[in-house]
Amino acid sequence: MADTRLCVSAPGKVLIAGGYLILSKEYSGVVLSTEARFYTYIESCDDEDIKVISPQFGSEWIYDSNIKQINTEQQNDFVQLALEEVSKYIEYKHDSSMKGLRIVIAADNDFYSQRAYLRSKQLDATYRNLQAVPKLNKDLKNINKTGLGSSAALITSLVGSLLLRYNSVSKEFTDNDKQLVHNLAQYIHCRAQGKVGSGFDVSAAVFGSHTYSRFDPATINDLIDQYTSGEMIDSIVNKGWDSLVDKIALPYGVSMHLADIEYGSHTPSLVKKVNEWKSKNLDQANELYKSLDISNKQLAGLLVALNKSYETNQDGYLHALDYLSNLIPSEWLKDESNSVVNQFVDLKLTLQNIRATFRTLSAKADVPIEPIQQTRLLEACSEIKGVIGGGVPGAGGYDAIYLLAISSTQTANEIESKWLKWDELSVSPLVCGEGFQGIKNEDAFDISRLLGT
Ligand SMILES: Nc1ncnc2c1ncn2[C@@H]1O[C@H](COP(=O)(O)OP(=O)(O)O)[C@@H](O)[C@H]1O
Ligand SMILES: C[C@@](O)(CCOP(=O)(O)OP(=O)(O)O)CC(=O)O
Repeated sequence: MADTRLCVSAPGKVLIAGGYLILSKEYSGVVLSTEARFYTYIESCDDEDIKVISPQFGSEWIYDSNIKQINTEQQNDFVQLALEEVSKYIEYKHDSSMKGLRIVIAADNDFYSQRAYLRSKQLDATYRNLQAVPKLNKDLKNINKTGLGSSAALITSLVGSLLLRYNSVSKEFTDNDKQLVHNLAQYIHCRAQGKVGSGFDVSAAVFGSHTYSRFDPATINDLIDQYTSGEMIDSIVNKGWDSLVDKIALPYGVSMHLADIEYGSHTPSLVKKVNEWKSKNLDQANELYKSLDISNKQLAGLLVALNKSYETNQDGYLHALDYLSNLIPSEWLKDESNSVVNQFVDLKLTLQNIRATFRTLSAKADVPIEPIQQTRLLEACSEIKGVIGGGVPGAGGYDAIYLLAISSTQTANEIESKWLKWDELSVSPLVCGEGFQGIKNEDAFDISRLLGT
């Protein structure tokens, strides 16, 4: 095998619609991938060990060629499991043993809160200061996650890079290659988490932004807590995974803004409480889920329709952007003479409907999905010209909000200033927006320079 270095990256996720619903196959959700990405860089090393280095965790995990850890002071179950399962697969499939590798894993800064780092430099968490933080910042003061799905992006980039290294996939990452990475990464991620979730995070890390409906949990349910041989792993990845992925992208001239809120929520507890309520109030819950599903599907349909309008009616589209960017959402009115304005108005109304139904679910299940503090923040953001709407991503709670807005420096500045001045919760922006692309091959030389390897 040629001794080439390589680097594969995979993006983070923001589930803008479909939280809770996508746990069932009958519903779908809209997940946007982020510009923020995880990178796995691989080069050969002189001995047979596999050294995995995480500059951001300040850790090095060393494994022998049987993937037994040599330096056992600190473990990383996610990394170890990925190495174990991929190595069995490679051995079975390609008759090669995985060894003699130096692997560096690094994440774009937005995956971890940079507030403590900036504070230590007596700087506020402004957009400009955040942008000036060195890329792949190693000098983190603590690893507070921002909710972009670090473990899914990590496992996807690690699995993708190992499969590329052993020629199981090509560096173009064709559709078939992506499906293989997806199946293997999804299985490993579920195994590492000890549960079979909806899998939208791994799916976004592989395929980029899309509407998602989940795979049948029975595909892997019985296998995630028993020993699996290379042959079994091969049969898992070749099973008919039935998740549905329809590529989607934010329309031209629309940006996603993400806020990191210094106040956590624990997704599994929220999910547990919602599911408990649902099981005791099945009819009511189904009715609510169905009405939420209609709005979620409308959102997906409007994103597709707006993309189409930009292609077919560019003048009308640009005029609509220009007109709406100077008005706050409550001033947006339908315009018989411009159908694109109407599509944007529908987008605003749909985002409002999704939030309203989430608030009803919050109240009925007594779970803080869109807590009152988030409602107040989101309402205040709707006073900004050019903002279309937003909500609480994923399972909701206190830890994040997203906004969709017409792309303009003025709107971005006003959003930032509103967030930084917000007293009730400590809110700061993330730097990344939507990054349409899923897994991809990177220029290994550029990344190795950034990593100082
Ligand atoms: N930069 C990194 N290097 C190595 N491992 C990482 C890195 N970032 C995240 N991880 C792994 O992912 C785990 C976090 O997973 P999890 O708690 O499921 O978070 P998330 O919700 O972000 O996916 C960490 O405990 C660690 O094992
Ligand atoms: C409730 C959910 O449907 C969505 C949760 O989305 P989040 O983005 O909130 O997830 P975490 O990254 O785990 O915090 C559960 C699921 O689909 O697995």
